[in-house]
Amino acid sequence: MVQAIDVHKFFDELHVLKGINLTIERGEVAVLLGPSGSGKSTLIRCINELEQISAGRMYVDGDLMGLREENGRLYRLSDKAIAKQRSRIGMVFQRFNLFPHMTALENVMEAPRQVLGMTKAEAEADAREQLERVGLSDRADHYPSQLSGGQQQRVAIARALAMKPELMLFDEPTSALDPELVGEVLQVMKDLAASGMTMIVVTHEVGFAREVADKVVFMDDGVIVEAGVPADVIGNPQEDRTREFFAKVL
Ligand SMILES: Nc1ncnc2c1ncn2[C@@H]1O[C@H](COP(=O)(O)OP(=O)(O)OP(=O)(O)O)[C@@H](O)[C@H]1O
Repeated sequence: MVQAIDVHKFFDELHVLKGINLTIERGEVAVLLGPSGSGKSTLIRCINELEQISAGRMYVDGDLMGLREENGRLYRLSDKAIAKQRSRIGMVFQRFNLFPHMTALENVMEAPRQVLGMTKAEAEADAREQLERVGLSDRADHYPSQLSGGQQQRVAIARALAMKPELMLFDEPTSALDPELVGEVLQVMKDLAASGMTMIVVTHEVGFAREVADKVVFMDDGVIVEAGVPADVIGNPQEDRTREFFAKVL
């Protein structure tokens, strides 16, 4: 589903991703862990083209992201073609950014109506299904200000699912939540993982990684130090940097 080949990212002089090679299979759940500033968010933002990579190749479901290769040369795709590539990838951010003047239902309906061209009736029926999936059927008519942070994040997940993504990316989805609301969002993510969705999750929730991840990817200073099943990477790290990190957080 995702293949990064020698991906580099610079912000001006700052070399943030330093040759990332990563493969995520369809249906796999990958959790990216690592110290603050190691490049985890930047990597997932590069997967869905929120950031343009500086060198290397990023493929999603076999598509070269953002670029077209012709006669050995690379050309940037049009904004429209990039938007189409991005529409297959759902993204959930730390801050949910729901439209405050729209109900939960309307928030979930908006993109399918605008981008997928669904009729109002189709979009509404589907949005109700997505809200049910995240356990919020009874909050469909509530505005974001009437919902807890955990509920707002679950609406944001429903909103992403309404676009029928093949891949879901989560960038610290529980970091902005009060501790007592973290569990309900992680539960929705666990259910989604169990349904077979391909997911890449940046989080500091090591317990979630242990329980749900097929693959844990430990990053430090712009490189992948170690990747593998949780029992290896978290339970029996081979590299000093990985060992030191988990000794601190566990
Ligand atoms: N748009 C940007 N412009 C300039 N520098 C950036 C930009 N985005 C990220 N960076 C820098 O890139 C580095 C990696 O940041 P990134 O957010 O990817 O790390 P992270 O591992 O996700 O950290 P955290 O856990 O704190 O979110 C940091 O030094 C950050 O300041």
